[in-house]
Amino acid sequence: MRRGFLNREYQKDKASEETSKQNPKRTSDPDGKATSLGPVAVPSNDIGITTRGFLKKEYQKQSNDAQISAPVAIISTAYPTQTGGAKVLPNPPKPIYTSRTPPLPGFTSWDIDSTGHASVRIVTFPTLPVLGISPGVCLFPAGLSEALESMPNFPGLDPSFMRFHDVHEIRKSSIPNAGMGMFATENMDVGDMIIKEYPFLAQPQATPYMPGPNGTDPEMFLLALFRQLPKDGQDIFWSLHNCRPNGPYSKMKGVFDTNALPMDLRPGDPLFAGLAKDISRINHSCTPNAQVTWSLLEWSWRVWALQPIKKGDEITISYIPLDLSRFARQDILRDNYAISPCICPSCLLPPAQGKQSDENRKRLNEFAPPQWYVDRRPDIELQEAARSLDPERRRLKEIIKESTMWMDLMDHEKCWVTTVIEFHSQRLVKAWLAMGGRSMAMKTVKKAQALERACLGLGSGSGWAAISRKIEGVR
Ligand SMILES: C[S@@+](CC[C@H](N)C(=O)[O-])C[C@H]1O[C@@H](n2cnc3c(N)ncnc32)[C@H](O)[C@@H]1O
Repeated sequence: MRRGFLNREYQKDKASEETSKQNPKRTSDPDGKATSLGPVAVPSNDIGITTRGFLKKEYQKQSNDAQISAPVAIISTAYPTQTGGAKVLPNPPKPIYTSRTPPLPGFTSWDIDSTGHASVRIVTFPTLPVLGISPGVCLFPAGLSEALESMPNFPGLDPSFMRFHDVHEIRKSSIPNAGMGMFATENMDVGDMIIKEYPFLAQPQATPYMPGPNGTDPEMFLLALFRQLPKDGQDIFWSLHNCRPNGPYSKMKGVFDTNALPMDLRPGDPLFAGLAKDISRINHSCTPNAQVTWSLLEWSWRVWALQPIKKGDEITISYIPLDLSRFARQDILRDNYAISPCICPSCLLPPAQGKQSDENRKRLNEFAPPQWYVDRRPDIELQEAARSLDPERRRLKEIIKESTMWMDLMDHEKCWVTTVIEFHSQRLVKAWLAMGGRSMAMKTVKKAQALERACLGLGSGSGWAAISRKIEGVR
């Protein structure tokens, strides 16, 4: 999911509420392609190094406690209040929890039972006293929390995180009218981790609608979740920004939609979105210096530096796919985040340069590696270059020039596309090695490694560590 997806879908849903009742929508980001660009979570196979058992034990303890103190949704057959989601709910009415929804044709991810009803649970996530983190709450379709729990090492903890010290602070943004923002308290390099954080409230990007006296209420589950938060969690929730204070929806929905970050679960599961105390404070730029990734196994987001960041710089991420034109970006930002206009460096370019920037981004977006690469025959190009027996090695030089151009284009636009990084970095490394340029090959590997970590999260790289060891071994 991209930031904004919730809002956008919701607006659409609102307009076609009646239709939605018959055929509820799933908001999703099926292409997954833009994940390399914005604050878009990618399906993560990030396993990292986990302290086996530590979190798991903590989690089991919480689950057991949960059964006693009943943080699991209470079954209710009635839904007497709230309609349409347009009410402001600073003091929400008495909680109504439900584990039954009306029939949901086509909404298979909610495990509809033989009576045509779907079940949901609200699960309290582990307290990690050592990290001083309050429990978070999450709404799961029936069976999903059990499925996640049964994954080996879920939720895991990267021990390096225990040694991680804060390199950020939250204060007034340097962007006019942007409210609060996150700032670096240390210098950072590309690929450095800025913060790791757990969601304190999460739900599927699309929840079933509940019937109310005047129609449906898409906020039903959000309210139920909110009610399960501890007091400090509720305070954090209300402290977050609402970009639509004057409606059309409730403050609760406004806060969620303004701040929700994407969370991909297992393939086939509904896409989730959640709130973080600090990461939700990060403002948008179309030339961001940071990127958010989600790790299912660690049940947490990480923010990575995409550019060298100096102490005191504001951290920015992109809420939207960056390969869009300025006009398209401005539309999405205005409609979904009330950012109007975006005054980031690329949106402020003079017309001619702005047009060029749009073209560059389109080009990056449309990049497709050649068939021989897709067919996993990556050496064919170099073999051909070697066969030509050209003493000037013109073909190799052309390859280096072309791939360097692509890497520079991304750097120039601050628009990183993982397929471009992967293909052109690999090509450059091989061409440099063929030319005897070991140090240039090594430099390319280091850059690709850092960028891929920033774009995809831990453990998602294309084996750059192994390549780097191999090059180091070449004398
Ligand atoms: C996720 S919140 C970011 C944190 C927020 N600034 C705060 O004070 O908590 C998103 C909201 O911040 C504001 N914002 C973020 N980036 C902005 C930008 N580049 N220009 C103006 N406002 C921005 C918008 O109101 C947007 O809806």
